[in-house]
Amino acid sequence: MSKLHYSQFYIGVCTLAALATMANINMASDNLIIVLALAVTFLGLPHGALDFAVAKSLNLVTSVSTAIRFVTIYSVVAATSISFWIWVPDIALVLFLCISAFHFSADWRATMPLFSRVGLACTLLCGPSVLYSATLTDLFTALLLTTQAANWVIQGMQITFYIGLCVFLYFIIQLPIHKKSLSVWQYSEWLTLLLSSIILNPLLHFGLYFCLLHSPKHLQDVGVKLHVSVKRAIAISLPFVILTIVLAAGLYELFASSNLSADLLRWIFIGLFGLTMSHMLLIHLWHGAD
Ligand SMILES: CC1=C(/C=C/C(C)=C/C=C/C(C)=C/C=O)C(C)(C)CCC1
Ligand SMILES: [Fe+2]
Repeated sequence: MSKLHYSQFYIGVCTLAALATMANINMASDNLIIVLALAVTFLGLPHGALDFAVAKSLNLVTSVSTAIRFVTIYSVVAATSISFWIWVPDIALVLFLCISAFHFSADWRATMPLFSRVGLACTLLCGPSVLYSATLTDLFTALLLTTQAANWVIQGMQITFYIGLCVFLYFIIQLPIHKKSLSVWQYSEWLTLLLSSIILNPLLHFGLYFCLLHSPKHLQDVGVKLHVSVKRAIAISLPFVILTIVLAAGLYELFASSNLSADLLRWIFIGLFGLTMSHMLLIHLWHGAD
């Protein structure tokens, strides 16, 4: 599948999800969290699990000792980040949103200048705050923030959404002036992202973007640069995915509370925060070395 096919598939699934939402066919939020956990594990994690291969291509891993050093640094950064979230969840969430906007913006690094694509990434991350602020308050308090801190973050997200949207629209308006033409699919993908961020339940919106667009496009990118097929890329990442599941299951046994969906939600996002801090840094280095 090419990147275009991923975009088309993403647009198709989002359209169906939007139709279901408008027809009031909604999944119970507990079930949605379980589906999100499975999707993030099997579709989202593989893109981070290729980081070892990326590190090799950057010559950060050249021998057994450098491999051990890489895995150790990666794990220490993850553990430190998770502890940081538990210590100051509000600051950690704001940091996570800012770094993620920068990281997700790289999805369009071939088509857009930095400023505009960060604008688009801010819109897609902050869109849920426009119509789903009450849902976000629930999610953020489940992620250990106080209600007051959650509301502050949500207000910040609302402002960021409008600023990001203006920056992105300015880029779109400039396109004909610079006589640049992009495919109708590219425009459709952006419109879908915008609408999905506003209309769909925040977890559904994030899950669809992360699992059907960001992760597959990254797998494809790494595959092309490192000369491995997407199938092989998935095979390479499988041991890391299994290791993560085993670790998460072990930690779950230790720390489980009686509320499965709140636990899962914490594991998905606080876990993602831990894992993606190293991932985002490494991918930034990799794109810089391009
Ligand atoms: C917590 C949370 C959100 C933010 C998630 C982020 C910021 C995820 C970043 C993932 C990354 C960077 C993966 C890397 O490949 C949403 C969706 C706004 C709303 C629901 C709760
Ligand atoms: Fe990523």
